[in-house]
Amino acid sequence: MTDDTTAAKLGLTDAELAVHPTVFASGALKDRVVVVSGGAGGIGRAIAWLCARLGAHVAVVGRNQTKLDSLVAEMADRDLKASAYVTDIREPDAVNALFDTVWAAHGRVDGLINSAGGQFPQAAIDFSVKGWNAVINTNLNGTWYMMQAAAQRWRDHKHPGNIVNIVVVTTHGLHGIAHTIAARSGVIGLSRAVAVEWAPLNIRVNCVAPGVIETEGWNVYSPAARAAYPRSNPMMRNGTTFDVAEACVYFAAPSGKFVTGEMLTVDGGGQLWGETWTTGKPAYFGGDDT
Ligand SMILES: CCCCCCCCC/C=C/C(=O)SCCNC(=O)CCNC(=O)[C@H](O)C(C)(C)COP(=O)(O)OP(=O)(O)OC[C@H]1O[C@@H](n2cnc3c(N)ncnc32)[C@H](O)[C@@H]1OP(=O)(O)O
Ligand SMILES: NC(=O)C1=CN([C@@H]2O[C@H](COP(=O)(O)OP(=O)(O)OC[C@H]3O[C@@H](n4cnc5c(N)ncnc54)[C@H](OP(=O)(O)O)[C@@H]3O)[C@@H](O)[C@H]2O)C=CC1
Repeated sequence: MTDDTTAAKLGLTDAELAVHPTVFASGALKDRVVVVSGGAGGIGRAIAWLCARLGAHVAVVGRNQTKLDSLVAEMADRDLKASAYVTDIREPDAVNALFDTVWAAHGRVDGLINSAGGQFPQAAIDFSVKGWNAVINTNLNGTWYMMQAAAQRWRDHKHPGNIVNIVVVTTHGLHGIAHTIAARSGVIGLSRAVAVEWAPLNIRVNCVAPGVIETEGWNVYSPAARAAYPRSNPMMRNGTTFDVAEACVYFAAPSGKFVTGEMLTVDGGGQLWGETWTTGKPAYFGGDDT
């Protein structure tokens, strides 16, 4: 963790993700095909590495070809299987084309982990229509397009599948991210609803809610806000992308085969104790608005 936005890279590096110890057995995802949206970002990247290390072929999805290609190359250097797919999850036609392409390439898809998402910190009262729509479109609509496209093909191929949606902890009145709380609450409700509707199709749907996990995505927050994040939970520290990756794999691997419609919060106990101020702590609450 650093106060300097120009300093070291935030989060775990590829070299660290390649060797980070895991509780999962090698081969736990052998020959599975897993689609990871936001797979070249911080959390998605850890998910991609872990799934590939456990034997999966990972279809890494994002908007930035260069970021995706460099991850795939890093993984190929270690004999791990991954391919890059440039797709904006907010474009339903592109999302459908993505799943058709992955099915055509591999003849199967076994899992979808939705890590693409994000928001910007701002007092809700000042949200512009465009800003609100950007966050809802990305986090609710985009996630839904991915879920539906995956499920339709599992239904059509009579193939089992499972979905893990990365969300945000919605149980707190977290300042400065009301748009994302709205979007993620939608994803959580949606996940619970389709966990029931899609059980006859042998599709499981679960959510993982990270607390403060240091990634490059944190660059939208001020250094002062970031410096306070370790105080958001009783463990008094930030979590790592690998913590979230292992939670996702718990659901995606056979370990999760009797679990659906569930939420796993990976926040160091932040729902029970701690404060998170993405836009600084207002004087009203005893802060100085930094
Ligand atoms: C209990 C404990 C738990 C603890 C829980 C702790 C939670 C806090 C920590 C959470 C951390 C994360 O999730 S971090 C990891 C996630 N990653 C990110 O958030 C990365 C940054 N976010 C994004 O990229 C977002 O996806 C998003 C902003 C929606 C990007 O969408 P777009 O690509 O469409 O973005 P843009 O074109 O740049 O912006 C679209 C419009 O959004 C608005 N907009 C964008 N940035 C803005 C800004 N800084 N301030 C105001 N408005 C802004 C403007 O209206 C923009 O239009 P114009 O006016 O025309 O420009
Ligand atoms: N880090 C944290 O503390 C927390 C994170 N989360 C959530 O976890 C998820 C992952 O976060 P994190 O890894 O930290 O964030 P990052 O910003 O590092 O990664 C998010 C990735 O999503 C991709 N993405 C964003 N929008 C789109 C889009 N429209 N289409 C396709 N890909 C897109 C981006 O790739 P590209 O730019 O190439 O499109 C980016 O690599 C997000 O939903 C985030 O909100 C939740 C709680 C806390």
